[in-house]
Amino acid sequence: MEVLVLPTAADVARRAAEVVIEGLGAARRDEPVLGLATGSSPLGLYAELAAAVRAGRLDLTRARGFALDEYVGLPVGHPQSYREVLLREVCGPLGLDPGRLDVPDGSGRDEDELVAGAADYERRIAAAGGVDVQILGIGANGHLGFNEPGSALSSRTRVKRLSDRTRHDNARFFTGPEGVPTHCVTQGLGTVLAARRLVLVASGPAKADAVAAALEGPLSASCPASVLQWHADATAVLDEAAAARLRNRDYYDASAAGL
Ligand SMILES: N[C@@H]1[C@@H](O)[C@H](O)[C@@H](COP(=O)(O)O)O[C@@H]1O
Repeated sequence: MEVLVLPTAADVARRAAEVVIEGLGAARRDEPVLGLATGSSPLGLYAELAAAVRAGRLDLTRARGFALDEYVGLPVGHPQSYREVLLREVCGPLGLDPGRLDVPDGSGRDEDELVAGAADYERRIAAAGGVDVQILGIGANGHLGFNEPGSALSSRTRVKRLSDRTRHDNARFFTGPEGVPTHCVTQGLGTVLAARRLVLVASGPAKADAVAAALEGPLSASCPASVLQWHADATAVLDEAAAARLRNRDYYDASAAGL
């Protein structure tokens, strides 16, 4: 695991964009696959990737995108559905063909349809050759995607209930906590671990405890983001505030300085 600590959130966005571009290049695939997180954490990173596209340093016209998660039950076209967020924040600015964006299907009418949709999502990721670079944020409770504390470490895409904490945290995107859907379809932690490279971005003091638990605490379902420790090619890009509770900071800085 590589831990890069930078002064500000803007620095995090710039550096993480370089890690993503490098990872997509290293994949050497005609149709590279980018795993897409939502939430506010990766927005700066997406803006940096869009700048790289405009500068001709990145071409995503043949890339595919797979979202981490989606709410259950939002009407088609709801501005806070993750499909709409990714169409807005990623497809347009980064030149990713909307026809090549895949999002878990949260529109199933009953549990059977949702379960079938989740299994189909796993098949679609596999058919695309797997995810080359997975962008990740982290919830204040350590959730990854919508894998809440208690999620099985080897879980695959499935229907889950959102925790009250997450619904409260995401209330700012809706008309209060009651407006946030109660359920989601999320890639599992095992699905995330199958990506070839993981890039986690976090900034701000509200993430400091979750970041410390994820990177330096025990590998545990109680902190789903701790699965990063199990992955052979994971990079965490943090600002000073998000890194404030890390104990091995000296080692990370020395390692980042290179040979
Ligand atoms: N499902 C998403 C996650 O993928 C995201 O990483 C996390 C943190 O969100 P934010 O970046 O807005 O703090 O919670 C959201 O609910």
